[in-house]
Amino acid sequence: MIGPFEANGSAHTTKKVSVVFVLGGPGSGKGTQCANIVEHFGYTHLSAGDLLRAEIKSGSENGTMIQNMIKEGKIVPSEVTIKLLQRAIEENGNDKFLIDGFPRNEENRAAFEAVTGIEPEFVLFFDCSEEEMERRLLCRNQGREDDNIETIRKRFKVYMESSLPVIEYYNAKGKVKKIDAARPVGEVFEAVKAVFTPPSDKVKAASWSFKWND
Ligand SMILES: Nc1ncnc2c1ncn2[C@@H]1O[C@H](COP(=O)(O)OP(=O)(O)O)[C@@H](O)[C@H]1O
Ligand SMILES: Nc1ccn([C@@H]2O[C@H](COP(=O)(O)OP(=O)(O)O)[C@@H](O)[C@H]2O)c(=O)n1
Repeated sequence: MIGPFEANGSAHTTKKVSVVFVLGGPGSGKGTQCANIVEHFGYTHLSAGDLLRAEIKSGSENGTMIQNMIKEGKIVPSEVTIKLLQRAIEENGNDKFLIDGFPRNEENRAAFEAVTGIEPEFVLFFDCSEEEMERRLLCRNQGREDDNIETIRKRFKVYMESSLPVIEYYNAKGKVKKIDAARPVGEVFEAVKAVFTPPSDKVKAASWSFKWND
């Protein structure tokens, strides 16, 4: 559903946007698959974590607070993250967004809905075991301060306690598309593609392959 969208807390804009939330544990492959979705389906990828890390680098007054929260695997107050997401949506000409790593707790979810009026079209949920996610994070090699075993364990705890309930909330509304994310990247993307391909195109693809084999 597309809702009215408040740009900066004072003025409403009429920008109509379609949003997909991309959720899953740390290291489940959200960023990797978002890059594929952007390439194939024309969405703009907004990673809440990337926006927060850019805010630290920009020398913003919130930088030190954000950096400390990320180091501890804690969730930054919604007000800060939502402002960054709003600005990114406003500044972008596209009307289709993948919002990756957000909402990460009930506060994120409720505040985003209240401030923007945006309801996600659906929630793409990457389901992966902790063991596999830990392996991936320890090999990620992006020089992230939070990809060390101590912070990883804290992030897993926050994910279980605060983020899973948000996924359950959307699941109860029939909005969750769950993907088995423990498989190799290409196989995961095949499952993702099926979610984004409109049913009419799936019929076309099936009849083409039928003719081809005829
Ligand atoms: N399906 C997969 N199988 C193996 N490794 C993966 C897979 N998907 C992503 N990775 C790797 O795991 C790490 C974490 O992936 P990433 O997309 O950054 O996860 P997230 O955004 O959910 O934290 C990266 O190094 C990435 O290259
Ligand atoms: N909505 C969000 C998203 C990320 N974050 C912070 O950013 C960190 C990294 O998030 P991320 O989405 O980039 O990475 P992963 O933990 O998914 O690998 C989180 O552990 C939080 O500290 C947040 O506070 N609020």
